[in-house]
Parts: sequence; C-alpha cells; structure tokens
Amino acid sequence: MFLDQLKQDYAITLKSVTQSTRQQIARNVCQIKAELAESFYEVMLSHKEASQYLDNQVVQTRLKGSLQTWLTKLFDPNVGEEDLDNTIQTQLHIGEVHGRINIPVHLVSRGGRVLKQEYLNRHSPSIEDFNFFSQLIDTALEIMSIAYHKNSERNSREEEAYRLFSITQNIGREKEFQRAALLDWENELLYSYAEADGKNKVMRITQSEFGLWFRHKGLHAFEGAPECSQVLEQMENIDNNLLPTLEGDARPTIKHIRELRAALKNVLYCVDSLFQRSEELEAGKDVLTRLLNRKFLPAVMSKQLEMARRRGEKYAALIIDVDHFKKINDTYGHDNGDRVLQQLAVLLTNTTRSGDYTFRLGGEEFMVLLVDVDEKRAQMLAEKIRAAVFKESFQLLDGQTIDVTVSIGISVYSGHPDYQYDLTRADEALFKAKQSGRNRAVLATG
Ligand SMILES: Nc1nc2c(ncn2[C@@H]2O[C@H](COP(=O)(O)OP(=O)(O)OP(=O)(O)O)[C@@H](O)[C@H]2O)c(=O)[nH]1
Repeated sequence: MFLDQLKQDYAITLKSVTQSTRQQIARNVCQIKAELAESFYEVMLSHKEASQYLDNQVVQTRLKGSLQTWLTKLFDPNVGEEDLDNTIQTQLHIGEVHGRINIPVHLVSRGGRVLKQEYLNRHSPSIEDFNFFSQLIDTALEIMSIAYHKNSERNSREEEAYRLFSITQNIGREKEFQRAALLDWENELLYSYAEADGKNKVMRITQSEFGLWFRHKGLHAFEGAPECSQVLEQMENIDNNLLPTLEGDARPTIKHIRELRAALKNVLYCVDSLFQRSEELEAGKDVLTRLLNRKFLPAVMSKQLEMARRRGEKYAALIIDVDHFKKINDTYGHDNGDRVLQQLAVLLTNTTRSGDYTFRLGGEEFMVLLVDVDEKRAQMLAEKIRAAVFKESFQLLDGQTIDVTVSIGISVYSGHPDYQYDLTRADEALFKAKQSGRNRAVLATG
C-alpha cells in the first residue's frame, strides 16, 4: 500500500518539470557525480557510527562508483511512468542491502542530506530544479527504508531462531566434545611443559579448538548468559597472565600449575552450566543432513562479518557442490542419492573445526564457513575437504561403495560490507571449478 502511494508521488514528481529541465538536471548530476560521491563518503567515513560499517578500501574501489551509477540512473531523463516498477525494485534492493549490513536508516538519510547540500552548493539551482532533485532523492530513500525495516525485522527473527537452534544442535554431543577439547588442551599443555622444560610455546587457549568454538559459536548461542563473560575473562587470564609464567627458562612451579588448573576448572564449570541452561529444540535443522538450514545464513554471516570488521579476523566461505549428482541419482536411485548427501554432511563436519559452520544450502550444495582464516589457510582447508571426499568410499544401501567428487568455490572476506557480495564471488569461483573439470577447489580473485 505504501508502495502504491510512493509510486503515485514518484510519477507526480517526474511530471513536475519539463523534459528539458530533466535533461539539464541529469547533465548537472553527471557533471558532479564524482564530487557528490566524494562528499557523501567523506561525511559517512568521518561519522563514528557509519565508519564502523564501511571499509575505507571498499569505499574507494567500489562504493563510490556504485553511488555514481545510482545517481545516474535515478536522474535518467528517459525514465518514465512505465519504468517506475523497476526503479522502485532497485531502491528496495538497495534498502535490503542496507538492512543486511546493518547501516542504520538515519545514516542513509544523513547521506541524502549531504547530497542535497552538495548539489545546492555546486550548482546554485533554481527552486524548481532543486525541488526536483530533493524530491527524487527523498522518495528513493523512503522506498529504501521500507525494505530496510522489513529486512531487519526478518533478520532479528532469524537471529533468535538461529540462537535457539545453535545451542540445541546435538547438544549432548557438543557438550562432551567441548569438554574433551578443553581437557585435551590442558593435557597437551602440561605434557609439553614437562617434556620441554617450558621452552616450548604452547597454543593459546583462545586459539585452541575449544577457544575458537567458544568465541565464534558458544558466545552467540549463549548470548546474554552471565557465564559467557566469565569464560572470556578466564581465557584471557590464562593466555595473558598464566601461560607466560610457565614459559621461558624458569621451570614452572607447582603454584603456577595449580593456578592454571584452577582457572581451567572455572572455565569447565561455566561451560557445564551454560549447557545446562539450554533445552533440546529440534526445529530448524535440515531434515536430511541435520546441518544448518539455509535460513540461518543471514544471522551467521552478519555475526561473522561484524567480527571481521571489529577484530580483523577474516573468514572464508566454501561453496561445495557434488559433481554429477544427477547421474548418481539416475544410476543408483534417489534414496542412494540421499545417503550420499548424508555421508558427505558427516564428512564435512568431521573435516572442519567446531568453530566453523556447515550449511546445506539446498539440493546437493553445501557451504562451509571457515572462521579465523586467511587466503592460504582457506585454500588448504578446501583442498583438505576435496581430497577427503575423493578418498572416501561412499556406501550405498545395498553395501556397495562408490566414488564421489566435489567442486569447491572459495571466497575470503574482502571487506565488502554486504556478505552477499563475497558469497556471489564464491559462487562464481565454484562455476570456474566446474568449468575447469570438477573435483577441484578454486579461490575467487578480485
Ligand atoms: N537424492 C537427492 N537428490 C537431490 C536432492 N536435491 C536435489 N537433488 C537432485 O540433484 C540433482 C542436481 O543436478 P544438477 O544440478 O544437474 O547438477 P549435477 O548433476 O550435480 O552436475 P554438476 O553440478 O554440473 O556437476 C538433480 O537431479 C536434483 O533432482 C535431494 O535432496 N536428494
């Protein structure tokens, strides 16, 4: 309904000036569009809140250009009433992107204000001209804000659903797994000190299997629980205060070891109580593979993106597609096809770390989100997955085994504020992997 009203207003605005005035305004905009983009992003980047969302390099290489394209299209004098549905769709799409990357609406409005001010300063337009310019900018921003609100409402519902889901996905197994990971780390640590007289530097707990899981998944799953900050504090205490006392030439004293064990016991106690808080909840899993369902993608990706932005920890998306899966279905039947997908899901879970995420995107397409990696490591892990699938004997219902291969497209966080941008790059890389013969992993470039 709002949109119908906006469409009518838009049409009235277009007719409010003559065609030659529209052409003149379009020329004006074209002449100064680079300066408009410059001022827009200068203000955005100097604004504390806005600069959190925007990476300087991406602004230079991409966003300034996109803003200029948007202005050119918005003021294109050939856009008539019959094109308005398209124009509106474009603005809705931009609003959705803003919602996805959490740019607050008031900042976008601020951007609009900057554009108008800049246009006024540079062209000293007539009232009629300036009114037209303002009306189009305001209407476009109004349409964007409709999509923004819809999208952010959906995001918060999905985030809540994901939070519930992630704490309850195989909760018993997860609990035992994380307890074991923590105790393994402790054993390794003590063993290494006993053996090497403290000369070895041991992996920090925050970087351990448990630490990665807790920081990337546990914190999100148990969000708001008081034990979360206690676990974080204890881990920092261990890494920054306790471990250094055990390293170096001096032999660790029994007092140091006791302190470390007490801190670890505390972490274990908190973890147990976090798990106790949660209840089993089955909804939301992919029925066939029990992996994360596609609908949790926005919640997970937004969280990782925020972490990447705040802490500089990159992540990678691996889009994994079974090669010639149709042939497997056609040759051995759909049930055997299902069985292959289930075995692949288990293999993916086993070849990744517990801090990583594994999704079934749909059909025979999966996605692994690797946390805390760079290009080199992402490529190595993708290759590890590819090789593991290649080596695996997939078992069919009648006991016979078949070989299966996968193609993988890899993209590493590029700094772009919209996670969809990097997912599309991974998709394009997957396409290349298929084109160049399948059974390979290709890293997206550019
Ligand atoms: N058994 C089973 N098959 C599925 C499922 N979802 C999708 N499919 C089938 O997966 C097949 C995918 O085939 P295509 O998209 O042609 O791809 P492909 O044969 O794997 O070929 P490439 O990807 O190009 O290597 C289709 O035949 C779908 O019917 C599912 O849940 N179970």
